[in-house]
Amino acid sequence: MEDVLQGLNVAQYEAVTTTEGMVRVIAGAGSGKTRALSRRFAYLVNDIGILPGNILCVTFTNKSANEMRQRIHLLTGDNDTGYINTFHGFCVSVLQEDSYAVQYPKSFLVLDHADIDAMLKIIYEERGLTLRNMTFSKARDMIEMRKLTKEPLYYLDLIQMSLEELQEKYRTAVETNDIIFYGYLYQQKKCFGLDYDDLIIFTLYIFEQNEEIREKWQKRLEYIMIDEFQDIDKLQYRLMEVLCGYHKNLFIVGDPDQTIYTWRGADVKFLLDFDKHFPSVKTIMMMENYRSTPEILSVANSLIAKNKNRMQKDLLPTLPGGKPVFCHHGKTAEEEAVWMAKKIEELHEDGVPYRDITILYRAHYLTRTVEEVFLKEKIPYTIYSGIQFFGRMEIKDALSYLRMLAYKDDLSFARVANVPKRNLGERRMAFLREYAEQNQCSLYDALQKNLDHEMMKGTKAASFVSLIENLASNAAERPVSEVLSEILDLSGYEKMLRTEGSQERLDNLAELKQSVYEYETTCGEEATLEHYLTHVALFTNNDVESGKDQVRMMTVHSAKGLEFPYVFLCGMNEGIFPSRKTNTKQAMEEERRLAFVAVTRAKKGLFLSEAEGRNFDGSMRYPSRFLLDIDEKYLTHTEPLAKDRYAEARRYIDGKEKYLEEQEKGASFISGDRIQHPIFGKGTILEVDMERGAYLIRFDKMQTFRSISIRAKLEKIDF
Ligand SMILES: Nc1ncnc2c1ncn2[C@@H]1O[C@H](COP(=O)(O)OP(=O)(O)OP(=O)(O)O)[C@@H](O)[C@H]1O
Repeated sequence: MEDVLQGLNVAQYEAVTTTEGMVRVIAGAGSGKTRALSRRFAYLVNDIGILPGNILCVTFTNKSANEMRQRIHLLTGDNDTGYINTFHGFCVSVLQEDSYAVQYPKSFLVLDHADIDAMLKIIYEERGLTLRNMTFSKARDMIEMRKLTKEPLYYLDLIQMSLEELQEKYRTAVETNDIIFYGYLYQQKKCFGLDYDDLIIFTLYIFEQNEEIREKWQKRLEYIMIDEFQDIDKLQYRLMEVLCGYHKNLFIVGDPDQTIYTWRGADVKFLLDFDKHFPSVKTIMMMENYRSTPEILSVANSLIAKNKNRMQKDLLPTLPGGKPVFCHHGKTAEEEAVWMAKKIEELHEDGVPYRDITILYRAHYLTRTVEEVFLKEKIPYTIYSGIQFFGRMEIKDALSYLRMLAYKDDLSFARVANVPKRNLGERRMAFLREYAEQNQCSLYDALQKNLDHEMMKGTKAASFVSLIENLASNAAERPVSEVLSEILDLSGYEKMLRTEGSQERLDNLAELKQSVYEYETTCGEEATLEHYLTHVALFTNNDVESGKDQVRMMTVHSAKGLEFPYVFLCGMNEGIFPSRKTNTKQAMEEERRLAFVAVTRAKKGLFLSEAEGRNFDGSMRYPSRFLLDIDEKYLTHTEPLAKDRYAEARRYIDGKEKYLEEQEKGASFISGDRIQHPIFGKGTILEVDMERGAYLIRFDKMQTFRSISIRAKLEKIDF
């Protein structure tokens, strides 16, 4: 086993070996946070003798959790890698062990977007709503907002109300929002489904209500480490406080310059003010960058320095000098893409594999032009996201088949019973729904009980039931990958895709099988079918890696935490990056941090580009202020600068900044903040509507909400 302390710099060494008490690491991009974290884990296990099962290591994504597990497995040689997970994933583990405390079965379902949409579909049909009333995505947002701010005690409905009571609440709801909200809670309770927010809220509730369970977890987690702490939100912070309450060994690491999830409730203050809440904390700074060339770092430092609201710190280079950072101006978006294609071909001819090259952008729609050019130039590429891998039809179908084996739940049944066709169309489904409703049973039970019914004549219902029963009988003891292959084969699902000639879908299924296999070999904990299913709902697109030699394309958000030898950051125009939706100064600083995250992903080469043209709203496209932020001496322009265009851009940007300045006056709160109003008293900010210059506030003493101007005298309060 290698020496875990070897090859660490002074700050990293300190971070790894200071194991007791509260430790905060403020680290720069590429300064080896991940390295420090994994070595610290290994140090605790190898050198101190802590059992991995007593360590919790929280990462931001599943992908980083997987990578961390692999690293730790290599470093400790131990198959048990403890709790290495996202907050959500960790909560799944808690609930799998202790959900009985809220009368939920171990086999609760973790709901993802597609599941929620399937539930919404049922509600819309039952109550005659259409997408004109509200789109699914708006409905999902509304539900989330309502759970987090307007109705934070909603979980008591789920936990304490009977199914009938909830159904009644749904039946008697009149307003669209109420119908959707209570309909959703009812659907959730019906299948014991929990969405991402519920996972944390339920866990917190159990910890608050049940001292025994709380103490068990507190005592079990002797050491807690949290990565990407700059993006932690209020609920996660509360969970952290509870978890470290007994041993008080907490190690947090983050980079305030990489906070990019404020819009989802992240608050960098938790990192910056950590010493105020925990005065005994020891702070370690890690600023030496091991990832990028000094040229790239100069660009990054120069860019982020323009943020006013930040802790002053510069990334220090450790690598030798490399190539200059190029900046290209295209007459059109197409010309910009042609330039990228040309540069990529040059790199490729110099021996750089395509997979070492990544194209980053602010928004997905930018790929269209790039794709058209790449197709023409025959440059192989793959897009991360777009439709999320785990949201694709064939992947959802395959997972629903697996879920049928474990839970036989209605959502999965509705998805796969007639795919491939078994003659179980709408009419027969309606019959089953009615039977299930009357007899208070699941759709699958309804089918099983009615196999001989007149209605089921001429269908393949019986063979479907025997397939599920046969495979379900021993699925729990077999490797998930094996069960998956078998069910895709025996159900005729793969055959259906082959007949349709859907090669891409078949490839995706192959990818899924591979990812299940990888999960089995790295998960450390027991990789049972139920385990896999409860965790898979948390997976995202980035969790599936393609081994092919292709240029990768992804949004900057999904590049968080990753590094690539060559990065092309395209669409660097006002209205794109920063996005045209950026309406506050804080949001603008967040956009700049996002640009900083983008440029600090690059190891050897960085290529920036922008193009003339018009935005969706018809406005002129100017070069991004972020390009203008970077000191000229650090950029090599591929052609002489069009001075006039830059001057015009400067004028435009100055005007916009001034506008933000005006807007800013008074808008000092974010949604979720508690405030005191001189007349209405205490309340909670629900929304900040910058266009109207108003907050939507729920006052504690009022039945309905009020829109209050951002200029009104409000004071922030704690409770
Ligand atoms: N002491 C060191 N000596 C040599 N290389 C190192 C050292 N520490 C880290 N590195 C290398 O530097 C690169 C960046 O490290 P890592 O990914 O851990 O950074 P990070 O701080 O997590 O980055 P970010 O926050 O930007 O995602 C990696 O390639 C890593 O192997």
